[in-house]
Amino acid sequence: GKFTVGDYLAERLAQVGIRHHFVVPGDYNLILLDKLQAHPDLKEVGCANELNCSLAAEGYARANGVSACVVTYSVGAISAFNGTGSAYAENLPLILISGSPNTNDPSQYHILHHTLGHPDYTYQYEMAKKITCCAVAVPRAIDAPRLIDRAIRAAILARKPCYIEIPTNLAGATCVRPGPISAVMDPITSDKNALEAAAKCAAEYLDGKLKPVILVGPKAGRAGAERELLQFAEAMGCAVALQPAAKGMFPEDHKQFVGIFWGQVSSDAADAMVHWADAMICVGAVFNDYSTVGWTAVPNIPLMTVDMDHVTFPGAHFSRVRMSEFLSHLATQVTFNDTTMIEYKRLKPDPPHVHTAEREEALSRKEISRQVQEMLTDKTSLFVDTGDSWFNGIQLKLPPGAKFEIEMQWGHIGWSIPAAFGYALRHPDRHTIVLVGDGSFQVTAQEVSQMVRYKVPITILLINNRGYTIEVEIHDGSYNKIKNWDYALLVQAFNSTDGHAKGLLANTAGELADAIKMAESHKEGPTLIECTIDQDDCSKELITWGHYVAAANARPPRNMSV
Ligand SMILES: Cc1ncc(Cn2nnc(CCOP(=O)(O)OP(=O)(O)O)c2C)c(N)n1
Ligand SMILES: [Mg+2]
Repeated sequence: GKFTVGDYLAERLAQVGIRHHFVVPGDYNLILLDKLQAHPDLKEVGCANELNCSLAAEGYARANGVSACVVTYSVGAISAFNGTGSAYAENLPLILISGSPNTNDPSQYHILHHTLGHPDYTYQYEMAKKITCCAVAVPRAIDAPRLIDRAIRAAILARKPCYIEIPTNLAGATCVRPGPISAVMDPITSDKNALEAAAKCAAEYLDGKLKPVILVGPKAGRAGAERELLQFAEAMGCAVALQPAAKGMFPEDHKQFVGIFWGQVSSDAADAMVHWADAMICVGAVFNDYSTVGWTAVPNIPLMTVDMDHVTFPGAHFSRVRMSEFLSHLATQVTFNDTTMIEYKRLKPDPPHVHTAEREEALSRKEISRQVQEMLTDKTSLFVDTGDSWFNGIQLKLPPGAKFEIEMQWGHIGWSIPAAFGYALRHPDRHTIVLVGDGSFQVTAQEVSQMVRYKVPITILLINNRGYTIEVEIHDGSYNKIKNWDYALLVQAFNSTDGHAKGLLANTAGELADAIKMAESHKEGPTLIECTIDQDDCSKELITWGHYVAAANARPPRNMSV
């Protein structure tokens, strides 16, 4: 049959490497969904709602590099804006696609369902511009190739989400076939002169320094520069510290790894090494209020900063220098320097004694962490949701090959359930494990039913401490209490007649150990283990961190009267 706008979009999504697209149907996108479904390389994945749909696409982009979320106009898209915001904040190319009203309606001033009730339908496109790096609304079939290519290319280059709006009567309209995909995907390589000038500047910055430290941030992974980072670090021979959101982007068993730098809640010797350094090379680092513990942990020496497409020094800036190309170029220029590793051996704290609870002991946060630590293998992908799960997860030691996913910039409670679902569809070869609090779980619990439907064997450790403990530590109030659910029983409800989820309850150390064993052998669907702990049983790191974040929130307004 004829080649249409929907076929054009389907072909482009497949050509950039998408194999699953996440959808919630609505009458503005049904023709488009038919076209996407017709593409042999695309598998349609239904989600329970558009918030979860967009968060599943966010998680898929972590595994696949790029993802697509397809929703209906306004009632769908506005919920999907939340996961799109996460993709923006987390530097992930999520392609948000929304159906929209028939092109004849605006000029007829029609009032349409799902809209705000007035005939100006441009509000969604205007809103989308604010949370994406490129937003396009296709006005005619003839414009589709140019606009679809522009949006997808922008997203891939910027590692940010884009927005594509397709009217319901254009998805099936005739369209030309796409040209070579290299026009959409090929990266913008470094400017040679800028790269060499930046390398020269790096040599000057490092000249005479005795105590360099590399600080890795989350954008190092998003820029796809992990291999080149390792090359550069090994050429430098110096200490490597990771920001919490970068955990998993440098091997923790590496002799140069000195821990997670997170101010007073750092791990290992990271805090001491960062304060001892006389030169710091930040690679993809993000200094926000959470990663700097309420601005109490900001490095106070002149920095060399390597970002996704530019490099800065005290007194110099170089545009169009790609992180991966710059790091691999530097690796050929620098000489080995092991002073920092000698210092690290001096500063390295003794490993803490880890108590193994008796089987009948009531479950504690520490015992959960100890047992989760034992679960981790080279095949593990560990998701940690907003809450004390962040702190428990950050303190775990990742074995070689293990992956770690956290959403520290956007910090949407419940993100981990749909995101782990999306991720696991792309990585059936990995063991996806989720650490999530009871409060977070309540936000997106429906997506466990999609894990049942698609038979995705994710292990969910739900830490039930009866409420919003991370919020309690920042600032307590009645609003931090929640209605308790029977989480293990809820998951049974998702099975109905054809599901295979397991819902287990662990009140003691022994019950948790048994539940983990069952989870590890359960492959036909998810296993949710409800771990009950005392509501005051939280990490000391959370209490310290919460105190400083609360203090930062409480800074008085500058005196505006003068
Ligand atoms: C969408 C969204 N809404 C509200 C918040 C604020 N918030 N941050 N953490 C929480 C509570 C998390 O509670 P849990 O998941 O039970 O975690 P724990 O700290 O382990 O108890 C809230 C309510 C948030 N981070 N994201
Ligand atoms: Mg909780």
